[in-house]
Amino acid sequence: MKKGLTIAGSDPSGGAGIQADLKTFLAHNVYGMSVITAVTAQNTTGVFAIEDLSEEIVGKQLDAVLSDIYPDAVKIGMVSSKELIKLIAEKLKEYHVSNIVLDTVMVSTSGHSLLRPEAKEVLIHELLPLANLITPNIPEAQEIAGITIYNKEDMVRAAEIISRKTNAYVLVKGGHLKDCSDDLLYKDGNEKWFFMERIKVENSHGTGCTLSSAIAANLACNKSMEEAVGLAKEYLTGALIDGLDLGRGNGPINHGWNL
Ligand SMILES: Nc1ncnc2c1ncn2[C@@H]1O[C@H](COP(=O)(O)OP(=O)(O)OP(=O)(O)O)[C@@H](O)[C@H]1O
Ligand SMILES: Cc1ncc(CO)c(N)n1
Repeated sequence: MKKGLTIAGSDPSGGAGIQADLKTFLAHNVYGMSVITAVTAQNTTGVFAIEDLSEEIVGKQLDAVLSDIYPDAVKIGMVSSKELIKLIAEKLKEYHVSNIVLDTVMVSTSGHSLLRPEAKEVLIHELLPLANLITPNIPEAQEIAGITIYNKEDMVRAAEIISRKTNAYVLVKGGHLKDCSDDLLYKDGNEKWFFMERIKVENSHGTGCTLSSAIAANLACNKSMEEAVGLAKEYLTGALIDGLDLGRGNGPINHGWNL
């Protein structure tokens, strides 16, 4: 069986973070493992508190997993402090981990900061270079590239700028542009667009987490990057269309729609 590891924060309401990633791995028949970086108190209406775990326990979690059950792919989500980012980068190098999908989580859908301002440069300099794929949404791509994105041409410009900072594929997600759910995969001057109909839904909490962990699961199963992204978009669209309706706010999608 293929194995996936998520290094991310916990969302007790189960729509995003570690919980979304583990459900997504299961839905892809990939054995799921998790290293928790932070515990959040959040639900469909917002984020109420965040507590980072210590470097010591995050390091020990990484050693425990990586020295025993070696993952075929790793997804990195919320890591809010520069100390934890540096530690994770060191461990990934120490254990020669490959197939790394970095979801550059910065701000929650409800507008809560999930990355400390002083940690942004460390994320860019320490983690970006280790990733095989990075998956910024529009606000994150703007932060990393240092430009404003108004349309799809700007998405291409941002991808070009970001790809100069890393050897990785860059997937700029268009979900934050008006009526857009097209994503751009970019590497070495090559553009590949993934077009998907915009689903009219009230509930889309955790789409970014779900997409990146689905891509990691597909990479673990030896899919090429293009195939992994295409299949993950189809899986995500199915989970949105399913129309799960939980909670009083922006509810979760159905990670298990295909089971
Ligand atoms: N209503 C929708 N219909 C179809 N696809 C969508 C919809 N909303 C988002 N997506 C897709 O979901 C993925 C994540 O998009 P988005 O840009 O919203 O990321 P994100 O901001 O990181 O997610 P999150 O809200 O979890 O933080 C992208 O592939 C995007 O195209
Ligand atoms: C733990 C966690 N990671 C990522 C996101 C972004 O969706 C979130 N809301 N919560």
